Amino acid sequence: MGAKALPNSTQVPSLLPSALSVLLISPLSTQIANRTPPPLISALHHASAGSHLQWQPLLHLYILKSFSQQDRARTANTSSSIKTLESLFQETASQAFSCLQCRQATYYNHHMYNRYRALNHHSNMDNQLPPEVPVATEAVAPRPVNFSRTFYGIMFDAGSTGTRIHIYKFIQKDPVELPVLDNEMYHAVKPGLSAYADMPDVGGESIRQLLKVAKKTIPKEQWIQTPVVLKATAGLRLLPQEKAKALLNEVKEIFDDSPFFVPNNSVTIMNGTNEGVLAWVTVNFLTGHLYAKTRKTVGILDLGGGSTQITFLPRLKKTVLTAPSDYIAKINMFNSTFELYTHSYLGNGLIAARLATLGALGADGLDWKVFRSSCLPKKFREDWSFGGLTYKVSGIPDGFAGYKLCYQEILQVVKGIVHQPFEVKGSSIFYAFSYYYDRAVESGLIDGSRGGTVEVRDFKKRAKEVCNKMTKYRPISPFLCMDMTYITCLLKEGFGFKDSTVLQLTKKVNNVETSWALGAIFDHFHNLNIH
Ligand SMILES: Nc1ccn([C@@H]2O[C@H](COP(=O)(O)OP(=O)(O)O)[C@@H](O)[C@H]2O)c(=O)n1
Repeated sequence: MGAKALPNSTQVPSLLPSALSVLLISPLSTQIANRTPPPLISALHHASAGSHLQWQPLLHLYILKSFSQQDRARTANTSSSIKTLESLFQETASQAFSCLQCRQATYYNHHMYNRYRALNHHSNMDNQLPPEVPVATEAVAPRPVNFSRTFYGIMFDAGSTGTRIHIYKFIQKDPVELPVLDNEMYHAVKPGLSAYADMPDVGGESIRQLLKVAKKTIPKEQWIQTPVVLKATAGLRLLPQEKAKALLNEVKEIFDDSPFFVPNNSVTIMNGTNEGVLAWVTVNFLTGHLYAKTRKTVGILDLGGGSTQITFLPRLKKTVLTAPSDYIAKINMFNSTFELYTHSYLGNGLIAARLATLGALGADGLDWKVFRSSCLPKKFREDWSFGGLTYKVSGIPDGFAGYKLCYQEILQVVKGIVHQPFEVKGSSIFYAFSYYYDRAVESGLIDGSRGGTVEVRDFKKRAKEVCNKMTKYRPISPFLCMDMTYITCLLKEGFGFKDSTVLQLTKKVNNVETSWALGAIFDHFHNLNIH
C-alpha cells in the first residue's frame, strides 16, 4: 500500500487559516450564526483570544463537517474538548500562583496573577460550557493598564544528533481569558552537544548561536521573564558522567550570562520516561485529544539517534498488568491521573542501532578496525563519525548484501531487547516522528512537506526494495537499507506491531514540532508530576 493523505485534523494548515479567520473576525457572521448551534458559538467565541493553535483541529473539523444541522453529537464533543483544553491552563494558573506565593521568580508576577484570576473566574466549571461572552466584550472590556498579552518559554532539546531551540509564544488576551499557544519558533544546529565531549567550550558556542535566535524572536522587554531550559537526551546519557557534567556546566554558565530567566534545574539530562511521556503530551495536545477523562488518545513512536520511545494510554488493564513495572508511568492532569505505557530504549536509536549492527558499539581499535555489514553496499567504505568518535565502516566486498541477510543482522539488535506490549496488536493510532519520518521521506514513502499515513508493511516493502537495489538508493544514503530494515524490524519483531498497523507520520501539527519539547514547557509552567 502506498502513502495516504493525512486525516483532516493533521492537514489543517492549508485549509484552516481562512476558515479560522472567519470565525475569529466575525464569530456571529450570518452564515455561521445560522448554522452553528448557540452553545458552540459561545464556546468558540469565548476561546477566540488569538490564533489558538490548540483549537484549530477542532475548529477545522467543525467548520468543514458540521455546518449542516446534523451533528449535535459532534458539537458536544467539540465543546467538551474546548472546555478541557481550558482546564489544562486552569491548572497551569493554579500551579503558577503557588509559585508566586513561594516567590520563586519575578518571572511569574503579573502573567501568573492574571492567570490565577482566570482560574477563579472559571472555578467549578466541570461539565459545563464556558460562560456566554457577549460579542462586544473584547473591544470594550476594561483591562488593567499594564496587562501583558504575550509571554514566552524557551526549551532547548540537546539531542544526540543535534541541538534545537523551541521558542513558544503564548497569548493571554484578557485577564479572564486563559492563555493559549500562539506559535513556535524552531531552529536546529548539528552536531549535538555530545560531539563536543572533550571540548565543552566549543559545544557551548552552539548554545550561544541559538540564544541569538531567541533574542531576535522575543521582544527585549520580555527577556527577563522568559524561562530558558535545556534538557539533554540520549547523547549525554551515553557519555561518561564527568564529560556530560562538564557540558551541562558550560551551558548553565551561558544561560546565567544571558538576559533570560534561568529557573532552578534549568540544565539537566532528562530521563527516558519523561521523554516519552512529554512527547505523548505534546502530540495529544496538538491533535486535540487532551482533556479530562479522555480515553481516545493517540500513541507516539519517537526514533532518535541514541534512543527510541513508545508511549500510549492503554485501554486494557491487561496491558498494564503484563508490562514490566517501570514501563508504566503516571501523569497528573485535569485533577486526574493518567496511567501510560511508556519506555525509552537507550542504545536503540537509529544511529546507535547502526553501530550495534556493525558490532562497533563500545568497541576498541577504532583507528584500524573496519566494521562490516551486509546492510551496506558491497563496495562502500568510508570513515563515519558519531558522538565524537570516527568509525571505519564498509560493506562486505566479496560477500553478499541484501534484505534477508541484513534483517538477520539487525534482529540481534532488537530480539529479546524490546518488550511487546499486550495492546499493541490492537487498533490504536500511533503518531511516528523523528527518524521514522525522515527515513520515510528519504525512501519516498511520504511527501516531506505534508507527512502521511503508512502501514507497517509499507516500511517492510520499501526496505526490501532499497536493500535489493542498493546502487539506486546509494546517492540518497549508503545507510538507507540498514535504517529502513531496522525500522521494519523494530516495529514488527520489537514492538510486535501487525503489518496492517497504521502509522501517522508527522513532523509538525499546525506548524508546531511533534517533539517532547512542548510537553516539557507545559511541565515547566505546571508540574505534571510524572512518576
Ligand atoms: N524537534 C525535532 C527533534 C528531533 N528531530 C529528529 O530526530 C532525530 C534525532 O533525534 P535526537 O538527536 O534528539 O536523538 P535522541 O537524542 O533523542 O536519541 C533526527 O532525525 C532529528 O532531525 C526532529 O525532526 N525534530
